[in-house]
Amino acid sequence: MVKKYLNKISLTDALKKLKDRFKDFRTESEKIKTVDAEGRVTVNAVMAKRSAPDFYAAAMDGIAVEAQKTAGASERAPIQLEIGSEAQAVDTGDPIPEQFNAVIKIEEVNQTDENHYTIEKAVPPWNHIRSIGESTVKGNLLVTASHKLSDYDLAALLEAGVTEIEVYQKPLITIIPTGDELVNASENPKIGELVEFNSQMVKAALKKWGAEIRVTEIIADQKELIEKAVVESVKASDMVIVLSGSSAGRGDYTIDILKKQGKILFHGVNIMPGKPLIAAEVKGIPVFGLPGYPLSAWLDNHLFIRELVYLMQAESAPNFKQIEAEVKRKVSSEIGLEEFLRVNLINQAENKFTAVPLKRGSSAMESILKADGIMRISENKEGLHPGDRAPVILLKEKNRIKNDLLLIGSHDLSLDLIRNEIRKRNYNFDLKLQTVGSMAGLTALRRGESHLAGAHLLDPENGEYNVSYLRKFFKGQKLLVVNLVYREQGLYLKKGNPKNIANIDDLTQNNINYINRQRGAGTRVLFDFLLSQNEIETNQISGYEKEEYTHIAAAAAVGRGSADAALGIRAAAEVMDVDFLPLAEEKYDLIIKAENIDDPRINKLIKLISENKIKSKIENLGGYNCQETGNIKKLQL
Ligand SMILES: Nc1nc2c(c(=O)[nH]1)N[C@H]1C(S)=C(S)[C@@H](COP(=O)(O)OP(=O)(O)OC[C@H]3O[C@@H](n4cnc5c(N)ncnc54)[C@H](O)[C@@H]3O)O[C@H]1N2
Ligand code: MOO
Repeated sequence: MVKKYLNKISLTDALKKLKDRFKDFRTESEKIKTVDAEGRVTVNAVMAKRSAPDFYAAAMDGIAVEAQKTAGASERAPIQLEIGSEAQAVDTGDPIPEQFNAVIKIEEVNQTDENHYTIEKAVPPWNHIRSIGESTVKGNLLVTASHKLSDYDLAALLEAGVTEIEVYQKPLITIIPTGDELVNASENPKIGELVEFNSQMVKAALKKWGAEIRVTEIIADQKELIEKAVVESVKASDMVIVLSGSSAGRGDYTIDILKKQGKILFHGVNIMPGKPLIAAEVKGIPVFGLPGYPLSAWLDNHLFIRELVYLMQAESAPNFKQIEAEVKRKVSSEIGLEEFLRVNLINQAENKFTAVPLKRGSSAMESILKADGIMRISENKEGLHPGDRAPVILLKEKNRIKNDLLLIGSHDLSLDLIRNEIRKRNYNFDLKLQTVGSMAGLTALRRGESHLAGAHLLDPENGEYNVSYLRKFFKGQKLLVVNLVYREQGLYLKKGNPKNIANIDDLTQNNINYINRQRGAGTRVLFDFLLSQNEIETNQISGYEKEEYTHIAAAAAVGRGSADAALGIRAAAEVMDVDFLPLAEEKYDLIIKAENIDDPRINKLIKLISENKIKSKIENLGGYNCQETGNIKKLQL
């Protein structure tokens, strides 16, 4: 029988349960100085203690006069006023002497002699005078109860004589990281150990939402220890979050502890990632068990805990900034689970966006670093088809996303360098990179999912790069092919080359394990070409079926010993500190649709890579030749 440990409910039901149970939850109140109260929530209505201004004040720099004495003044019949008895200089904010009732701006006044001003225009009574209580009137309501104080609220309160104010205490949330495998981020993890970082990610977000945070030390996977930490934390907090142990593993005690100590509101939500979330009530406060995978924890924190943190401060959480975007490929999704998929966005036309999915997986942190948003695929859909639209929660400003360029294609380290340079120079766009391999890059460009592709595909027939593939992919279209680099390809070998690999033939020896690149990667095409040149069959290569997705990952596999050799670019060998045996030089091009030739961002990019300074920076990475970098070839296919 299948063991069922979750009793999943929908996102809507889960949120409703939480809100219904905790909507009246308030923290204790405290009195604090108004000057420290920005962002805090008032307990009571606050009235003005005094009027402001509480005297008649000049609203302009000029002279105070009696309005009646200015009657009839004009250019042709100016009126002279005696300084002292009939007029007196005042500056903005000055009290108006009792005998006067109007102010004339200095620009409209001439001083005829030491004792007289001349005016050429009459003014009505109260001209440019701020009346008593113009800004605020004693006894008036300034802010209501349950109001979050903003910068101008503080100003109005201080002006009205309110220097102290009663507010709710910030919710105090205790985070308890658990797990035998976890070590503090300042330590160097040994094999089997992982760095604990979820607590800091969750803490940073909670702080932003107005809470005060305490993080306990890492608690080992022992029921008694976790239980003790939970019981102690519940006594001293407004909310407790236990990190990980939310699923069904041997060390997952959170659910048993919370069942024993309180009441479970739900365990399991129909969402992915973030499915095994636990929400409970213990001694009147909310206690959560967040999943251990970082992206699951991140999403649950944003979808559920955020709502409650705002609610505890008598506010509703602001709506997510969301847009609709179209997909141009099939995107699978499990029916019965609402999926939250990290995506890049590209702007097609005014307010029309295309979403391009990034790598899935709840532990792939880099995919959220690269993402522009999170696409929601509803639980009653089995996925999306090309042309379908779905909502996307934005992680960045829409206007910034609109400006960005998206490059999808093969991985090259010079692209990171160029991207960084673009940011440093504060160009008004970012060059976003999705590294998926040359072939997948061309497919994405053809579908209209990217602005540029990056490819290094060798045609084994004629030794030429990219052109024959472009002919197949883009029949009848016009393209620009811009050379990025020529780069050395060779074998990554363990430091010191312990297995004495000297050429490609040596890879067929029994004791050698190779690791390949994914299908469609230019490096794999090159490897196949080198094998056929040397009359080697793929089944002679042990490990030919094993795949890595980037040069860095391939070099890392050799570095840590899970393979003896892999093909890739020299620069990655230097980064991962492995030996490198050069085998070939290949050409890496950027491919752009000709209709984008006048796009100012594309022009800036091409200009940038054509700079000698940038070329030498790229060459310094090692294994690069920038002789043709920036050269443009126009193709009519
Ligand atoms: N048999 C099943 N196993 C799992 C299921 C399932 O349905 N059946 N669900 C999977 C899903 S989905 C998720 S999400 C995870 C949730 O796991 P736990 O909450 O029990 O967390 P752990 O197993 O302890 O950890 C998972 C992973 O995350 C790392 N981790 C944990 N805490 C932290 C932290 N504070 N900072 C950084 N990283 C952390 C931990 O080392 C693990 O690698 O369960 C699946 N399993
Ligand atoms: O649902 Mo888990 O939360 O995929 O990562």
